Amino acid sequence: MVSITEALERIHANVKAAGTEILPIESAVGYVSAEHLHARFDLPRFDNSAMDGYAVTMADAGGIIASQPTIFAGDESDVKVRPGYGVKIMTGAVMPKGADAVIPVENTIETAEGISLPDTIKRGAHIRKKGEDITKGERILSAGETITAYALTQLASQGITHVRVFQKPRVTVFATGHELRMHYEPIEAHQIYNSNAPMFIARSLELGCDARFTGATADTMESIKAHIAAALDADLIITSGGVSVGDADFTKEAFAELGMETLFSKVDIKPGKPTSVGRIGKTWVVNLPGNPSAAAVNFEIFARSIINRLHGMQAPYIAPIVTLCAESKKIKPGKYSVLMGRFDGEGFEILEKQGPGMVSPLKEADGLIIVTPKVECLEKGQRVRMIPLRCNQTAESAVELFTSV
Ligand SMILES: Nc1nc2c(c(=O)[nH]1)N[C@H]1C(S)=C(S)[C@@H](COP(=O)(O)OP(=O)(O)OC[C@H]3O[C@@H](n4cnc5c(N)ncnc54)[C@H](O)[C@@H]3O)O[C@H]1N2
Ligand code: MOO
Repeated sequence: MVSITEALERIHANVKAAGTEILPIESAVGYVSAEHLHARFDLPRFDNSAMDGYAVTMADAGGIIASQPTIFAGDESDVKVRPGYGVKIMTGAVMPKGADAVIPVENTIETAEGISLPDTIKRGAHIRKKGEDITKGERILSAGETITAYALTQLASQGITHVRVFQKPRVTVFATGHELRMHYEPIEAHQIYNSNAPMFIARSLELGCDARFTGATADTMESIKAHIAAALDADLIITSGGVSVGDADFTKEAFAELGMETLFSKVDIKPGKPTSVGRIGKTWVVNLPGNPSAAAVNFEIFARSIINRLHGMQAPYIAPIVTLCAESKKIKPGKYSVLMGRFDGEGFEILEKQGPGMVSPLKEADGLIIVTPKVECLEKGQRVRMIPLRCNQTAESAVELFTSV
């Protein structure tokens, strides 16, 4: 049996990204870049106006200028500004030669003699300088960085059309268990629905993987081995069930017979002790317990770390959010125990109802905490480290949005 820390260290030391491919940037959101990309030119590409107004010289502070024809954004203009002669300019237009500043139109007065300017003109006012946003040659995307909508914005701003990315991890899921039926099948009184396989598929998709489901195996070696053999083109096989010591628990044995090299086969964690990770050739394998909550929390800790590595992420380690315990809570000590809870942006409230075999707590949980064996009680207000399960924090009613003094 290994500690959680040791299990994660082994994962991070061994799992590497799969191959790469080239994608148009619009299709690359959610992928991880496999290359560094650099700015091809300065952004802004030229000094330009930040306001609709007049491009003027400082010599005309407090004076009246004649205005030359307007320069619009996108215009190629060779108009020059000199004392006594400003240029009407629109936001984004190329700054004319000779101009020291832009005076916003609302700070000027149109008179019969010309445009009256304010008494003070600050050099550079309302001019966006060439290269102040992005400098030519600067790295704008790093290998290992996840491509978000805003990373894509930078690539597009540089006219970059394609990017080399790591291929999406291909995940194959199957469940083992004689008692299981799929949710679209009729069910007998002694049977249960297979909720783990849809859960792993959906969560793998949420984490940017391609996910395939090959069904539920019978509790026989032959059936499990046939499913494994059919899944060996995947980067990761995720199974649930059949990993304990029961008379029908053949999962680990079947993987071993097909040559699985084990990275670890039991973890000091509650729930989820029987979780094991290994590989057959290039295919990683995570065998999770059948109990739904046990399977989910171990997926979040171990399978997710493997997926992060397969993605080629430069930041693949789970990073908890430090928050405060919302209510005091007694804890059964003696184990590294995972507790699910709600997070409202300010505190973590441990779910009253949770157990390894349950399905219902999973939907309620925003995150997990792992308490060490000596913890007997968590006090209200105590700092906890929460592993987030979803980050798109929203609330049922309006919440204070402002940061004030
Ligand atoms: N004598 C012992 N018994 C058990 C031990 C132990 O150490 N000694 N460990 C317990 C723990 S802890 C866990 S966790 C489970 C692990 O069991 P398995 O991984 O072998 O899972 P199964 O026995 O196949 O199923 C457990 C439970 O989960 C339900 N299940 C299974 N698959 C699914 C699925 N796809 N969707 C929904 N629910 C599923 C299954 O019906 C069982 O109720 O072993 C304990 N026993
Ligand atoms: O440790 Mo089991 O994984 O209690 O559910």
